[in-house]
Amino acid sequence: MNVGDRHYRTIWLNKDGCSVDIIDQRWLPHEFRIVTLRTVDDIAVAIRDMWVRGAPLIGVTAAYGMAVAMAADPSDTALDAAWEKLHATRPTAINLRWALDEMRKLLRPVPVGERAEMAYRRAAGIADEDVELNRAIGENGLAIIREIAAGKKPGERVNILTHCNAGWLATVDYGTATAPIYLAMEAGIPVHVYVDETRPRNQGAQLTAWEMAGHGVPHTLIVDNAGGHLMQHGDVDLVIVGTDRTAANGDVCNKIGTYLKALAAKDNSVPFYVALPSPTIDWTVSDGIREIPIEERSGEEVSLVWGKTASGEIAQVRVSPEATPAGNPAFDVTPARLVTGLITERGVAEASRSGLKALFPEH
Ligand SMILES: CSC[C@H]1O[C@H](OP(=O)(O)O)[C@H](O)[C@@H]1O
Repeated sequence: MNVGDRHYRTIWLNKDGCSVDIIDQRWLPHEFRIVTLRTVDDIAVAIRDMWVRGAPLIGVTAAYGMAVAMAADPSDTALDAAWEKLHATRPTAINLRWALDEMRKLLRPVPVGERAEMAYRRAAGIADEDVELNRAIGENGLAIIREIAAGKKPGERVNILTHCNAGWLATVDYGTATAPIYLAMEAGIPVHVYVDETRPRNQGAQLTAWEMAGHGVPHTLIVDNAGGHLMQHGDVDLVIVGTDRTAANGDVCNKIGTYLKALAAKDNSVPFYVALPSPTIDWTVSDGIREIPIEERSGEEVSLVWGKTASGEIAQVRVSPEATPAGNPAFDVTPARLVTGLITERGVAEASRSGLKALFPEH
């Protein structure tokens, strides 16, 4: 998407042809920093410590990690070591495992002298595919927004609530949950977005709000606990969120707090949609709540909050007593029964095995 008058993706091959440049999202919205990742270790740290985050972007970054590893050492040993190192970074987003398996399956039978070039080409292909998938998700989600807009008075805004960041910063471009929003803006449909701040890492407050502001999307930042109240008072027409892994039965794993939004939406008859590209579907999982691994991150992310001080310094402040332990499950699973529909690149699926199979019969 555009940042000022320049178009950016979230990740791209450095002009040296080997390294990978990324937007280091830890510093947004205060600073727009681009960093170069030169080794597979650099890339593993960037994923683990959330310099880049978001399921599709994690997958693409890992794919480039395999390419960088092959450029350094194209041996089988290095191929497997890179797979293990990158796989160990974050357990929940299925896109990471999908991309790593895709790369290793491609590279294993290739002569070692050809592996690096093949790997970079495939990583770039996965990145390009992500952009196309998200654009298609946007078109399919736009139809939902149009239908809601048709039931409103001329000029009355469609109020959409989203949780965390499933925007272009979570992907290579466009985003998943935000793709329909951006296309609605392009189509001249009046929209307004309630942006959940999304504790503890504040991906909503720091990333989604930055995205919305950068693209002129009317939006309001809210605390995570306000969404139910707004839905009770008819202030939300639609909830659209992303997902890190969706089970074959339609259960949806997403940032912690998504489940609570889905409960409130159900209780208030607010449509609750999940936007996802098909690589985010885990066809091997039939019960999301029991089978999807939930990443437990450091409690320090709860106790210490990043922000910009009055003197302009970006720093962390402690919001709880030093001695207080903090739990930090990073995701939860929304049962399919609470999901109105899954917005994919092929259309909107009912959140069920049969619904997904209808759109993806090859699985
Ligand atoms: C389009 S996937 C976005 C998804 O990823 C986020 O998690 P994290 O920021 O920890 O990588 C969140 O669950 C978003 O919905």
